[in-house]
Order: sequence, then C-alpha cells, then structure tokens
Amino acid sequence: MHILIKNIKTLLQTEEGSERKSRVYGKEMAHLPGINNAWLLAENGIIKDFGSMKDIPEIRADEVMDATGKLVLPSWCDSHTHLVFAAPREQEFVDRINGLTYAEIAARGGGILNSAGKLNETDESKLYDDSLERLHAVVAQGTGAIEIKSGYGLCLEGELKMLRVIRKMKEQNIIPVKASFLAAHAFPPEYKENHEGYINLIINEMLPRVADEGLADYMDAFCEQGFFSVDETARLLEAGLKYNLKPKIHANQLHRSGGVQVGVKYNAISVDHLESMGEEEIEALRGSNTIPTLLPGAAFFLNMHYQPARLLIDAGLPVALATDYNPGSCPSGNMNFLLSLACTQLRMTPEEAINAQTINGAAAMEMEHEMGTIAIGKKASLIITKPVSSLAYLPYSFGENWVERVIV
Ligand SMILES: N=CN[C@@H](CCC(=O)O)C(=O)O
Ligand SMILES: [Zn+2]
Repeated sequence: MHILIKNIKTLLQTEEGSERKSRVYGKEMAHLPGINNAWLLAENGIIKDFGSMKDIPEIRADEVMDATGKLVLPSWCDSHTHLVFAAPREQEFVDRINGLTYAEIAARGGGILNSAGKLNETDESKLYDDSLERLHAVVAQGTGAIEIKSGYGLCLEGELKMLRVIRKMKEQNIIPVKASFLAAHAFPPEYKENHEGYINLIINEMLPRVADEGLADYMDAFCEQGFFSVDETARLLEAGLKYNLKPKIHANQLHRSGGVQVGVKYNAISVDHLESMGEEEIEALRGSNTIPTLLPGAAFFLNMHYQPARLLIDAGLPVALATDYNPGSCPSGNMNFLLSLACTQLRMTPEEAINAQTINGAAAMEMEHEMGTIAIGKKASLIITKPVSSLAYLPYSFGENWVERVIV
C-alpha cells in the first residue's frame, strides 16, 4: 500500500541524510526543520521518501492526497498517561472549586484511592472497552504513540488487571503503546501505617508477576510528600531494575520532593511533572540522560503554578511535554490543547513545543528510532492539518480542531 501526499504547504520536523537525532536539547529546540511545498510517500506504514515538489519523481501510489495549504507533521508522542481508569472524578473537581486542595482530597481518601476503589470494582472487559474508546479518541486528535501507567489497582489483582488491559491495547496495534508499572502511586488504606508492608508487597509479590508475564516496560513511583519518600522510591527503582524495568517517575509535582535527584541517580528515562523545581534539580538533570517531562495539563487543571520550561531549556536540557491524561489531575489527553498551554503558560515557542511533543516525547519512551520525526524508515505516523496560515496558528487557535486527518 502506497500513500502519496503532495503539494504540502510545509512538511515539518524533517530529517535528511543518514544521521538521526535522538532528542533535541536546549537552544536547538527553537529550530524545527521543514520543507515548503513538499511531498511524502508512505509504503506499508513506513516513510519511504519525501522531498520538495520541484524534484518530485514519477510515483505510482494507491492513494494520492493533495495537501495544498496544509501542514504535515509527525504524530504526537504522549509519554505520560493514566488512560486506563474506571470512572471520572468530577465531584473532586467541584470540591476543589469550593476550596479543597488536591492534597487535602487525597489525604481524605479521595484522589488516587477513589480511582482505585472504582477500578477494583470494575471488570476487566469493561475497563478494556472504555480505555480503548479513550485511546481511539486521542489517536483521532493526533497522538501516534503513548505510554500508559497502572497505579489504580494498588493490589496484586488490580495492578495485573490494568496491565493486562494495557497489553491488550498494545496487541491491537493501533499505535505503539508502552506500559509503566505504578503500584507505588499511593499507599492503600490498609497499608497507611505500614509502608514497609506495601513496599514489600510490590517488591516481593507484584514485581515478579509483572515481570514474569512481561506486562511492563518501565517502573514508576510517585515520589512526593504524603506518598513515596526518596528512600522508598530508591528501593522500588532498584527492585524494578533487577527485572530490567527502567525508571520513569513522578517527581516534584507538589513539593521539591527529591524525586528529580533520585530519578537521575537511577538513570531514569524521564522524571515527570516538575512543577516544583530549583537550581539543585536543574543541576542534577544537567549531564544526565534523564528527560525532564513537563505536564502543564495537570498544573492547569489543579490551578497550580506552571513548570519552569524556560529555565530548563536555557539550561540546555531536552524538555518533553506529555498530557498526564487521568481522571484526577488532567482529564484530557488532547495534545493539541497541550501545545497551546505550553506556548501560552510555559512561554515555549511553537517550535520548542512541537519538538517537545514529537522527538523528545518519543525519546521519553525510547521510541526515537521509529517515531518523532519525518525520516526515511520511520513510521509514517502523521498529522495532516486543515489549511492553516502558519505553524504558529496551531497553538494560537486553541480549542479549534485543526486536524484534518491522522495517519497511523
Ligand atoms: N500525581 C500523581 N498521579 C497522577 C494523578 C493521579 C490522580 O489524581 O488520579 C498525576 O500524574 O497527576
Ligand atoms: Zn501521572
């Protein structure tokens, strides 16, 4: 099957020659390569070739699309989601409007524990059907690769159920899916006073089963005051590494929790959230391989202060952006809205934000060799926009659906 897209106004995020970038750092993020008046040929889901219309060769294709006035870019790589959940939590949203904080709701047994209660009452097939519907919805908005976490089971059966649902979605092959094991999301009520007991349960009973059934790619933990301490996080990450589960963790959402430093110490693929950052955290990230992944959707929805994207970019770091799609702190998996948030609230330029949502997002789930740029041999996973005036129109026109077609 050959698909030819021609007369593309601008083909964005192109990589030519044989060298491939694995991520984009600091100042380089302001640069988004592209070809004006371009064509692209996809063969059986892989980018076969592309170039300028003035040099287009004779091509026979099964489908030819005319993209006059339209932009084509690689699909979004959403490297942090909790897309598998049993029910929304709009009552907590109203409680917050009425004055409670996210942390107060969690301390009362709401929040993550609320989701865990619902998840453990929901059967696997319903969980799968609802999650699949959400997956299709974000794909239609341009997401072409996604990471999904467990963490609403908080017991052996519940965690396995979530991870099996994620695996089933992986097997559907709609888009590439990575799974993170996040039993260390909150302490279940019965372990509130017995942290040691829950950590032992994760390490000695859950992890071996998860690894044995090949259910996860990464090990996650919520390193935060009132959740998992630095020492507890370190033990969990060490245990995960014994089963080849690399860390990808929640860090510094509510406080400067030490999450960034412990993530860097264990060579985490990414440390995610980063609302609360200081010079020490930025210093720890410099010279590490760990990708700082910002989740401004959660800061927006919880009305918290935003992540210091400019400081991180100015420090030369490869910033990624992800949605954090979950029923509590960000009930949206829309990467197009995220693009607008990144520009308006994090003061990222459109080019920086697109780099953060494509190649750097791909790197934050180790998919940079197959996703995140337009390069020969990578997946032809593409967003084709409606006719638009320029690249900056995309984040500018927030809330408007400018996606005309998605190819995954
Ligand atoms: N902060 C920890 N976990 C999720 C929220 C989970 C929830 O509230 O259900 C997050 O990344 O924001
Ligand atoms: Zn999260």
